[in-house]
Amino acid sequence: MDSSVHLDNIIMQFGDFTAIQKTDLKIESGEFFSFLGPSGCGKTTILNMISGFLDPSEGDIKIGGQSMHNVPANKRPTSMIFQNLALFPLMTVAENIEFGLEVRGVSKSERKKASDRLLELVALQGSGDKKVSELSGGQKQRIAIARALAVEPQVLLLDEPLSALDLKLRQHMRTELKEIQRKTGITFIYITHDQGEALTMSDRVAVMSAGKIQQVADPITLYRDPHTAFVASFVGENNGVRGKVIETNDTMTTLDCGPLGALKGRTQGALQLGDEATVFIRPEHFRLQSENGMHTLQAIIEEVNFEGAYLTLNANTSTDQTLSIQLGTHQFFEALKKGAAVSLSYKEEDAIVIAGYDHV
Ligand SMILES: Nc1ncnc2c1ncn2[C@@H]1O[C@H](COP(=O)(O)OP(=O)(O)OP(=O)(O)O)[C@@H](O)[C@H]1O
Repeated sequence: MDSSVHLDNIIMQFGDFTAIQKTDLKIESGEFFSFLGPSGCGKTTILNMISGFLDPSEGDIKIGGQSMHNVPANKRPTSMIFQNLALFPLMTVAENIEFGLEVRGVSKSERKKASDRLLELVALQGSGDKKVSELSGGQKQRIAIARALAVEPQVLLLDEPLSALDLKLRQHMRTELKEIQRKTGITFIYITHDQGEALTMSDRVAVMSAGKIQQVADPITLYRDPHTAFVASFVGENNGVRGKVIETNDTMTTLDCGPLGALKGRTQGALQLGDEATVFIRPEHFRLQSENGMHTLQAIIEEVNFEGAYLTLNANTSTDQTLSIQLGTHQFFEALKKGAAVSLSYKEEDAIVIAGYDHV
């Protein structure tokens, strides 16, 4: 079955305010797709247009190739899981799961079959008679998933469904959600401001800022090859050093970074001599020993944190920029402490140069 979702040149305006700029995006059938971005960037607005709670001001939503224009929310092949789960607290687990089927007039025996099957899917078999109030946070989460799947949607929409859980449970539920998606094979569209969630679960992620999709890619590409300064800063930790382009070709670009010297990295997009740009260096790409072909920055250590498998350092440059550095614990030595001067090196092919100073 085709359960692809096409945002076909949609725009969403609230009065004069454009919440979603023109967007054309196809989410494939059976894909785990996430929209990732800070609060207010338009994630919920997109989900609401797909589910039918909002009509786009322009363009069309197509599900399985069919236009959703004039198709009300309750007639769309979608199901939504909300942040607060919205379970019915006084009903049993089975009654919650079967609710949508009961509304559709499905017989009691068929409903029971469905809820038994779904309870097994979410690893809560035998819990049908429990009250929702007797469940833990993670169990409630799984019941909300079972309830949303009961109506056999082609597309499951998830609005930050893990945000109310504590960190450990959240991490555990990531694996479970991914597993449920794999077993059911339906399209999952997930919105979150938590990059860890988006990167661990998704086949592809759309990174959004101020109503605009900045980049759509698989998690590894987003991390290694961000296309914009926003994506470089928002996805994973990064150090951005500003400068002006003094040398550039298709592969490598050098920036004059003032007192920090000339810093080089891979070229991203079109850059011209004299352009303002930023060289991004990930914390894990810094080394304390310089090897051939490595660039070096001088800095003074401000803070050293031992994190078990690795060390994190904050170090201040002569331009008063704080750099964040991650080193393997084997690189630790006694002199590595607050106030010490260090030479930080990186391989130029590990750094990336992107036009602009935005969001740095
Ligand atoms: N009904 C509305 N009328 C006017 N403006 C709205 C309406 N709904 C959303 N907005 C605005 O559109 C923008 C996007 O909102 P949206 O809720 O989609 O963001 P979000 O990325 O989901 O944020 P959060 O992560 O905080 O939920 C915001 O600036 C918001 O104020």
